[in-house]
Amino acid sequence: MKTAIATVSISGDLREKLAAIAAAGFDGVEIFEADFLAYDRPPRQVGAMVRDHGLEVMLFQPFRDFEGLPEPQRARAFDRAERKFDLMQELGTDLVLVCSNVSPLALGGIDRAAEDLRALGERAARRGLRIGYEALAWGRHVSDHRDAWEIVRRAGHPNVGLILDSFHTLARRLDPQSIRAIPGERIFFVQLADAPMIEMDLLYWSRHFRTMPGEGDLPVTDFMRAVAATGYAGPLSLEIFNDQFRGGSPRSIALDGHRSLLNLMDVVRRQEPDIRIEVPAMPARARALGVEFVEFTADEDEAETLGALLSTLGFRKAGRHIAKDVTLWRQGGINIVVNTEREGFAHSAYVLHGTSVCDIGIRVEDARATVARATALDAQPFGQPIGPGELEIPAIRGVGGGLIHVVDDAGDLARVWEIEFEPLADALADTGTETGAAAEAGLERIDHLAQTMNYEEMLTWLLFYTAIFETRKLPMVDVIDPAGVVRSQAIENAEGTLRLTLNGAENRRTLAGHFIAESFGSAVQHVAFSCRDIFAAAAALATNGFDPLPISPNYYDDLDARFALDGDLLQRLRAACILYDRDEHGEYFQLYSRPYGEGFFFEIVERRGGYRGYGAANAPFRIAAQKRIMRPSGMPRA
Ligand SMILES: O=C(O)c1ccc(O)c(O)c1
Ligand SMILES: [Mg+2]
Repeated sequence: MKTAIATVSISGDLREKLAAIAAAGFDGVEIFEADFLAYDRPPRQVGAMVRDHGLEVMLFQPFRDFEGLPEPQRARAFDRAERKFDLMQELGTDLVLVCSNVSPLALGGIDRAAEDLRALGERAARRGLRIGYEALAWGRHVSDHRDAWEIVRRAGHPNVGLILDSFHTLARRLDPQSIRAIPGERIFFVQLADAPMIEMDLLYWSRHFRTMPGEGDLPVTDFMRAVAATGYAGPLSLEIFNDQFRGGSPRSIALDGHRSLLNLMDVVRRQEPDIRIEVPAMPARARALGVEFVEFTADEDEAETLGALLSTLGFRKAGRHIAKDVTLWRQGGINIVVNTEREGFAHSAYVLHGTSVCDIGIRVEDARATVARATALDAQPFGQPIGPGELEIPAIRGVGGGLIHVVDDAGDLARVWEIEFEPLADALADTGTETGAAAEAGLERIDHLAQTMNYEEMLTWLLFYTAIFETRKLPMVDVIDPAGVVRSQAIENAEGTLRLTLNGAENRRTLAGHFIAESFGSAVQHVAFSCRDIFAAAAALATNGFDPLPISPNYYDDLDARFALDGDLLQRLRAACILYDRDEHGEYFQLYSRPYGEGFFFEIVERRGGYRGYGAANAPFRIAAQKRIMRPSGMPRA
């Protein structure tokens, strides 16, 4: 199946758009008329430029307000069409998109529209051109693909076919199953777009908020399954009107688009095994079993400071790498790696971002299959020279340039810690408090990783994770920072063994914005550990000298008002600086470290009774508390 994208979906001038589209691996483009008009080369040269990029002009669009007009507008519309036919021939494309009439002059009447399209088809046929008719969701008389199909059917001309656009169908909540009754060869072109579920005017929604399939909330998969069932074998094309994308990076938006199409086709192929769909083969989305490790890069001094913090959290130094300056810290099922090498990837990350998380390890069912899927979806595989005795652990680059390693239970990968690390002699002694070393705090595993990025990049990250790993996204929530809003989107798998929160910062005065600005785009801003008894953990941490993030007393007074907690519980929360939340499933407890460096921090959580969220209601108070602490060290005032 060929892939295409409308030029309107990408920012830049026509040349920049085409370069980005070609680099992302598309087969063709829809030339959006406004992009052509704004460009200063004649149509023949534009056509040549497209082909020089290895692309095909698959469609020219839109041709507006054509069908159902009274005279003299009707005759003028046909004249207009002939001019566009000239243009199409110069560009080198045979298909034009005619979208349903929105003019108040349009008369309506299905046979009148069919007759106009038949006549246009006749003129197009004389030049070897074809007409594709699309129902705009806000069309004057035709706003439903079923009516558009009936018009095309009645037009009864081989050069007149239907164009389907997932947005117009799904935004109006039309049942995509109705597409299954249309003969595939009568569908000339298929446009795909998703959108977030927002109640608003259809036209405004369509022109400003479309997203790549999978980035929004519309059932694009159901739409595409129905299209596939018709036997349609033409191009799949993205037509994404989005304000943010118009101002975004052409390369990265084009890449997202290509990834979203490949992923969509793969999903459809799996859900419709009896329909032949031409899709590049790739393994299924990876099942994540947990976060296997988090790796920090640091210099020796900062490794010391970080180690001290980890000690107060109850971690013990459990191993040293056989060949590298890399230390393993452990508690429960949590592995924290601290890398102070002077070369290699971790060191480059240190030079760029300072002390930060440079690598995360995810345990999956099949590590090699995970990397194969990721690379089939245009992700970059990563490798660096392997030393004697070291394992080759499959890895890819994350969106921000950080690494994601994947391990599984097969072969040596299952024993990576034993193979690559020597246990530390004093590790056992370390566990006894009487030696002065840290007390275990009962931290069990990584509950979630929070990654921070510019708001404009959030959808890229979202698509990356959801396309590679078997995960779903939760509704986006707004987190109020005293200096602005941070949008937070959680992604998780059904088992809760992989939970990520993506936080999109709109300005650098928010805690999240400050963090990415000062760490030059480093991504993981906090690591949350789970435990079974947060009060026991807090007590152990206190004996270790852990300094929790102090929370305003006003917060606790309000908690009492909101939840009517029993007095003893409230007192214990207040004494230990633990935040509290509740949903219909259960309760959530959160304890925070003080911010470290430019705003990195650790969190300890306890989920009771299946609480599903991430404590978003508490985030503003946590952020305010962190900012009070950071201010003296240069955090700008809100
Ligand atoms: O917003 C529009 O006018 C418009 C034009 C052409 C399309 O294919 C479409 O889906 C929308
Ligand atoms: Mg369209």
